[in-house]
Amino acid sequence: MTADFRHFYQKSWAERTAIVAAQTQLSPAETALFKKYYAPQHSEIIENYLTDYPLPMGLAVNFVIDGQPVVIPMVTEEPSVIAAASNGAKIVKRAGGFKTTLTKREMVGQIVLEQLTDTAKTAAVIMANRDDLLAVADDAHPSLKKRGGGARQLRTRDLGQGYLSIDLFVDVQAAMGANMLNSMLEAVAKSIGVLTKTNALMSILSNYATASLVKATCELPVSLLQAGRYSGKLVAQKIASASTVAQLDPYRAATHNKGIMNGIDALAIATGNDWRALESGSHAYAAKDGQYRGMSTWTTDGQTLTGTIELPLPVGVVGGSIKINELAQLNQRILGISTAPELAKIMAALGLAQNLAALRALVTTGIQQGHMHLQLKSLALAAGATAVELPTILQQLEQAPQQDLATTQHLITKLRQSKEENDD
Ligand SMILES: CC(C)(COP(=O)([O-])OP(=O)([O-])OC[C@H]1O[C@@H](n2cnc3c(N)ncnc32)[C@H](O)[C@@H]1OP(=O)([O-])[O-])[C@@H](O)C(=O)NCCC(=O)NCCSC(=O)C[C@@](C)(O)CC(=O)[O-]
Ligand SMILES: NC(=O)C1=CN([C@@H]2O[C@H](COP(=O)(O)OP(=O)(O)OC[C@H]3O[C@@H](n4cnc5c(N)ncnc54)[C@H](OP(=O)(O)O)[C@@H]3O)[C@@H](O)[C@H]2O)C=CC1
Repeated sequence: MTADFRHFYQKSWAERTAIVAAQTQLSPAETALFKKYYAPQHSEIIENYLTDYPLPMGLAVNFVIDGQPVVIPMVTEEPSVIAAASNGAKIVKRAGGFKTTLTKREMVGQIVLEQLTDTAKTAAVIMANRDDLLAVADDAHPSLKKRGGGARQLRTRDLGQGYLSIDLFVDVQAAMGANMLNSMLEAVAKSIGVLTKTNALMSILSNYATASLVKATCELPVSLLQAGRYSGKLVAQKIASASTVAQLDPYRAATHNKGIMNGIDALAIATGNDWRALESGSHAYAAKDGQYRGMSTWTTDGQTLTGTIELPLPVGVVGGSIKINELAQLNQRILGISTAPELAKIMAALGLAQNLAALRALVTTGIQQGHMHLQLKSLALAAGATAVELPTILQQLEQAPQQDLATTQHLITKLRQSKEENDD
């Protein structure tokens, strides 16, 4: 590629797509994809916009959360995720549903000072001016205070080696609050600079949102877990063992948690939330005691299986791109929510449902039976099956000794040959 991409961002959409097509030698059919998914208003949301990248949106059903029936829109490219969420929720619904709690919803941000010779003295100066600094924070985004939110708390943490973190806690109301908080932090950093005669190394929110914790729990009679030849009691014991392994072993914890984030990310995307922020915060919280562990726990006394999940979920129902995304708005209506705590609670319950379904499958039939059954559709489409061919190919794939791309392509070729022979 030889193109000069300087000032690429200043080109029109037509110029930009033409440059990319020429430089990467795209065919007319490939180039047409830019137009096919083009949404002009999106060129104002990100930089160097080319086109939209569609992802499927579906609905998880069967949820009862704090006594209320809920359906959950999810955006995901992975087969079996929505089926699993609905499956987990259906089991929990029979036991009365999920219960959730959220005690506080504040965002935390940090101002980091460096090269301090007397960290304790600097911290003392800052804390002596705490109220003034909180007022500076509020003045940097006054609309937040008018809405009932605003700066709540300031603390200092000595990070060692001459570094000091000044943590600002802010009630960000209905937003995720990253941009609002960052403006407040930069204003407070200037005042701290004057007070302490230091220059802040940086001022930025922390995604380790420990003041936005949400908890979801469920309690199931073990009889609800019976699966094929496995008694409910045995399944409950095995799920509890799987939970223990995820507490002991980071290799397993990462996969356990990936299953939980299958649901949380899908709902975050469907509601216009920042899923990278939720990912980083949730994984950091999973390592809060120094070892990376499963985000949920399951225990049994032989009669009941109890599941618990606690996560930092600093979501918003306004802010970012939410108000300009029609589908994010629609999905709030489908969820029946209007506040950030409501969304965070549903998200936590979804993560726990997702986890229950995955663990129950893993410790009984294995994941492939249910998951691969649904994954086969993607495999057949990737191998080139048409909508008309799909049902036959799926039926043949179910019986095939190997369920891979080569086998699928072979089946499609055979199907087409036999159709040609019949047509002749
Ligand atoms: C796949 C199922 C649900 C089949 O499970 P099944 O036993 O065949 O389901 P069922 O026929 O008993 O149906 C129960 C409910 O599940 C839902 N359901 C059932 N089938 C469908 C479907 N086709 N489409 C939509 N919803 C479906 C549906 O709500 C249904 O209720 P109904 O509507 O009949 O009253 C089950 O095997 C399962 O839950 N497996 C777990 C799959 C999973 O976790 N997938 C995520 C991808 S794998 C991964 O990324 C994470 C992982 C697994 O590695 C995490 C970890 O290791 O912990
Ligand atoms: N590390 C990270 O996670 C970072 C994330 N980001 C990004 O920041 C964005 C989120 O920042 P955020 O500050 O939430 O979004 P915005 O910058 O969009 O600010 C929130 C907006 O919502 C408006 N608003 C309307 N009603 C309310 C209400 N009831 N409560 C609160 N605000 C209300 C505010 O209005 P008004 O102006 O009147 O107050 C403000 O304009 C995301 O896009 C995220 O990806 C950015 C930097 C870092």
